[in-house]
Amino acid sequence: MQLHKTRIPGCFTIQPLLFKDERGVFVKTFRSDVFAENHLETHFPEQYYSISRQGVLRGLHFQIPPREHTKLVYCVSGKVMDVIVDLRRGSPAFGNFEVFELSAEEGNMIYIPPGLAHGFYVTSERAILVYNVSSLYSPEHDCGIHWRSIDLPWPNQNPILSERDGAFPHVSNFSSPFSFEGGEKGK
Ligand SMILES: Cc1cn([C@H]2C[C@H](O)[C@@H](COP(=O)(O)OP(=O)(O)O[C@H]3O[C@@H](C)C(=O)[C@@H](O)[C@H]3O)O2)c(=O)[nH]c1=O
Repeated sequence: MQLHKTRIPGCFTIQPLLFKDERGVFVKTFRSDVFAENHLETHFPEQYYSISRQGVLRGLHFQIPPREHTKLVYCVSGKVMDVIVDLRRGSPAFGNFEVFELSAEEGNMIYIPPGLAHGFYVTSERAILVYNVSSLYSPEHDCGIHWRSIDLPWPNQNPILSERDGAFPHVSNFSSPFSFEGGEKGK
C-alpha cells in the first residue's frame, strides 16, 4: 500500500497492492496499521457504494461541521473522473481542485479529509464507487455546491444529475464553515 501526497494538504492517493493470478485479482483496501503509521483516520463506521451509468455526475458533496467526515473512496467496477475541491478557509489550497482517474483496473483510492467537496463523473459504461466514511450520515449536515460553479474540466456539460445536485448553490454563494487547522491528519 503506497501513499502519495496531492497538492491539497491532507488529501492522499493510495495505491494498494494488486495480486493478479489466473483467477483474477485480490486487493486489500484498508490496513489500520498503515493508516495509523501515516497519521490517517482509522475509524470508518459507515461504508456504502453507488452504481452509476456512463454520463452520470454525482457531487460536489460534503458534510458540514459538526458532522464533517473523512472519506476513503475507490472504484471496483469501471472508471470515473474523480474531483475534490478544498473549501477550508486558511488552507494554502483554498478554492483549488484536483482531478484523478479512479478505476477498478488500477485499484487506486483517494483519501479525502474533512472540508473538501467531492464528486465524480462516470466515463465507463458503468461504475461502482465504494466509500468508507469516518462519521455517520447526517441528512441535515449533508450539503453540496453546484458542479458547474468550479472551473473543472468536465467531459460533458449535460451530465445525468440528481435533482438535488442540480439545485446546489454556486460556490460563490456558499459561506464555508470549514477552516484549515494545519494539523490535519496525515500532515
Ligand atoms: C450519502 C448517503 C445517502 N443516503 C440516502 C439519501 C438518498 O435518499 C439516497 C441517495 O443519496 P445521494 O443522492 O446523496 O447519493 P450520492 O449523490 O451518490 O451521494 C454521494 O455522492 C458522492 C459524490 C459522495 O462524495 C458521497 O459521500 C455521497 O455524498 O441515499 C443515505 O441514506 N446515507 C448516506 O450516507
